[in-house]
Amino acid sequence: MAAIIPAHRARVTKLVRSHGSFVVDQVTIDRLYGGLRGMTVLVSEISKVDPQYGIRLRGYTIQEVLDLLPKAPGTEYPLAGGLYYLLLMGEMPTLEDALMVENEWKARSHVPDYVFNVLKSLPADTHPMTMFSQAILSMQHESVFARRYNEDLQKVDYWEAALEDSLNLTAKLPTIAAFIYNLRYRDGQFISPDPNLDWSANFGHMIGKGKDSDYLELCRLFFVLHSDHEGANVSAHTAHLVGSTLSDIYYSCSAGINGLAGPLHGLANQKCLRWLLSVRESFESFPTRDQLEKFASDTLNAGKVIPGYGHAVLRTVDPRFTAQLKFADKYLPQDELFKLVKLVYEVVPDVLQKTGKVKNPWPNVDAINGTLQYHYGVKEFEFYTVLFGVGRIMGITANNVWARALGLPIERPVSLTTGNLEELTAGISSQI
Ligand SMILES: CC(=O)SCCNC(=O)CCNC(=O)[C@H](O)C(C)(C)COP(=O)(O)OP(=O)(O)OC[C@H]1O[C@@H](n2cnc3c(N)ncnc32)[C@H](O)[C@@H]1OP(=O)(O)O
Ligand SMILES: O=C([O-])CC(=O)C(=O)O
Repeated sequence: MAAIIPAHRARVTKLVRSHGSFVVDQVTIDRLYGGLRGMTVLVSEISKVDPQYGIRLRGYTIQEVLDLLPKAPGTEYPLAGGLYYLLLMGEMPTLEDALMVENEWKARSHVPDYVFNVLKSLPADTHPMTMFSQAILSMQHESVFARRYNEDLQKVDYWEAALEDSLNLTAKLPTIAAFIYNLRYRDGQFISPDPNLDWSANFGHMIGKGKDSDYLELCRLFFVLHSDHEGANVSAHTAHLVGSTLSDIYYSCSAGINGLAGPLHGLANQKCLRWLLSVRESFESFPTRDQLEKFASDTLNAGKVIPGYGHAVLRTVDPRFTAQLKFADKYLPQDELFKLVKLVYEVVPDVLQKTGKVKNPWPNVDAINGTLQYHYGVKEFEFYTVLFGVGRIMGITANNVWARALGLPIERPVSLTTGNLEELTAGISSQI
């Protein structure tokens, strides 16, 4: 990174000097009250969501990422270490590059005991996302960035300390996630990481599924797919905002995970599986199209959303959904819940379209996540968003390192009151 950062800084400086007053977007009253949705307000070097094609990680589509990233010998899905290299460096890694990151993670993977003690001290029915966020936050005093900032850290070197923190934190995520799973659902059994397994597969191994090679492949797919979704989704943006105050990676990631825990964001995968099971439980046998259509309409009429459908940016089927659909077509084509996912995919977009208000009636990644986990015996819905979070922290931390490398300032826009807006628009003829 030290070799590529200076040239990138020069690009940004030139862009800002030459075109600093170029208007990228306009703030309207609609958008102020509409959650700023659709407004371009942030920069991220790592990825971009195209409404029609979906996410591109460093310019690569999901299919290209899956095809081109290096794999461990004898496996089908990529090494997460390769993905992290791609996110940080912006270029497709070799197998050696990917293994370099994997080895770096192995060397840094030890989780201090006090983290486990913090988790054990929480009420037994604490939501796994709360546990995950607390575990990350509890490690804040390990921050290299925070310590060096209080010593002699210069702005030009912020990124190096942020990278140290990022590698330290990401290295520990599979162990922390597995510990939470085992504490909540497997009587606290502890399985040490297997030094011969890669980062993603080690999670599967540590929750007792090390012999299920198909599940280990799913882990590899899952974490890569969930890593990043441009800089403005709630989890990434929250982490960026917090990081912009020079709060370190631990504070930033814990905050981002709190945003991911909402049902309109990452928690939708938990909600989606609950919804699918309630469909299944409502009928004696597999539902017909008509029955499903009615069930979906009833959900909408009850004032609820259909989880796993719709998106703030995407206007097409989420390619992360498609990638998992392909996985399931290969590994679990006969699974009844998966067949239901497919039927929902055929039926629900029309139902949503008929409302006349849903901008994107297509499935997002959450429409299938839980079904795959459920198939392999990870049946505890509340845990699913932790898995999402493990992946997402790769993107959040890569963004943070680059934000520090580019010296991005504190994010602090300006807010107005409704009264201020009424004053601003007084005397202008109404659009109604
Ligand atoms: C990884 C992720 O975070 S992907 C998203 C995961 N979340 C979900 O799957 C939850 C279900 N989906 C939703 O709630 C929404 O589609 C969101 C939050 C993802 C996007 O929200 P928005 O940008 O507001 O979507 P949109 O502009 O299409 O919303 C217009 C209307 O359609 C409704 N709508 C959108 N999607 C759905 C849905 N799946 N089911 C029912 N209604 C929906 C909205 O609630 C809104 O209704 P309102 O005007 O009465 O408030
Ligand atoms: O982009 C978004 O707003 C939500 C999403 O799909 C993600 O963060 O993965």
